[in-house]
Amino acid sequence: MTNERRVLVHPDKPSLAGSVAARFITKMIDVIEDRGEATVVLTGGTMGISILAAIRDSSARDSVDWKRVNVWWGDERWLPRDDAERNEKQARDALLDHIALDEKRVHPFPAAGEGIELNEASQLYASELASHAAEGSTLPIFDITFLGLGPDGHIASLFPNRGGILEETLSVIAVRNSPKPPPERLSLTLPAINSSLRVWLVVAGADKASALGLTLADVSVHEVPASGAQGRKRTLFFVDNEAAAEVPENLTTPGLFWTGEDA
Ligand SMILES: O=C(O)[C@H](O)[C@@H](O)[C@H](O)[C@H](O)COP(=O)(O)O
Repeated sequence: MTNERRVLVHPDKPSLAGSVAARFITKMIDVIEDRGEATVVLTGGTMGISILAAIRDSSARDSVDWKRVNVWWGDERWLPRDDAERNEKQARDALLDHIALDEKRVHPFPAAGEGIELNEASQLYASELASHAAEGSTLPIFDITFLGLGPDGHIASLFPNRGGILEETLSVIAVRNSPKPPPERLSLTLPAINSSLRVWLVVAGADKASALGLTLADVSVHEVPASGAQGRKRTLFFVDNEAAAEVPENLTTPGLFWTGEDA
C-alpha cells in the first residue's frame, strides 16, 4: 500500500457527504472486526458536521457496533459546553446523540466556564490522550482523523503563519487570537494529527479551491498548514467539483466510482 495522497472528486456537497458517510461506515465495520474497536477524530466546520448528519441518515448506520467506537476531536472552540458554536455540541446534535455510543469512549475537549483556563485545558486533553495511548506512545491509535480545510489553508485550529503549526513536541495546544472566531481554541498539533492511520480531508465549495490547489502543490506547511497533513497509511481528500477547480487533472479521481483497496 502506498501512502500517496488521493483526491476523490464528487459532483456536489450532498454526494460528497453521502459518499464519505458510506466509506466511513464501511471502514468502521472493518476496523472493529479486525481490532475489536475503532477510533475516529472528528472535526468542526460545515462539511465536517454535514458528514456526521449523512452518517446519521444512512440506512447502514446501525451496522456499526457504535459501543466499540472511540470518539476524539481534532480541535474545539473555547466556549461553554452547550454553546451552539461548540464542535462537540454540533457533533452531538448531528450524530452522537442518535447512536448507541459508550459515553466512556467519547472524549470531548474541556469547555469554558467549567473552572479551568485554556492552557490547563490543553494539558488536560493531552493527558487524557496519553492515558488512552497505545503501547509506547502518547496517543491512542486514531483509525480516521477528519479535517476540514479553511479558505486560508488551515486545518483543525492550526492557522497559517502561526507557531501552532510548527509545534513538534506537544500533542495539544491552546490557540489565541484565532483568525477564525472564536478567538480562543484548542487543537491537536500536526504530529498528533499525522499519527492517525488515515487522514480524511473533507473540502467543498469554490472558496476552498485556492487553498486545496496550494495544499496539493506542497507549499510550505507554515503558509498552508493543510499541506502537512499526512496519515500513516492513507491521506484522502474528499472534495466537490467546485473545490477541485484548481487541482491538476492528473491528481483527481472520480470519487463516486473509486473502489480503492483501502480508503
Ligand atoms: O473548529 C473549526 O472551525 C474547524 O475545526 C475548522 O478547522 C474547520 O474544519 C475549517 O475551518 C473548515 O470549516 P468549513 O467547512 O465550515 O469551511
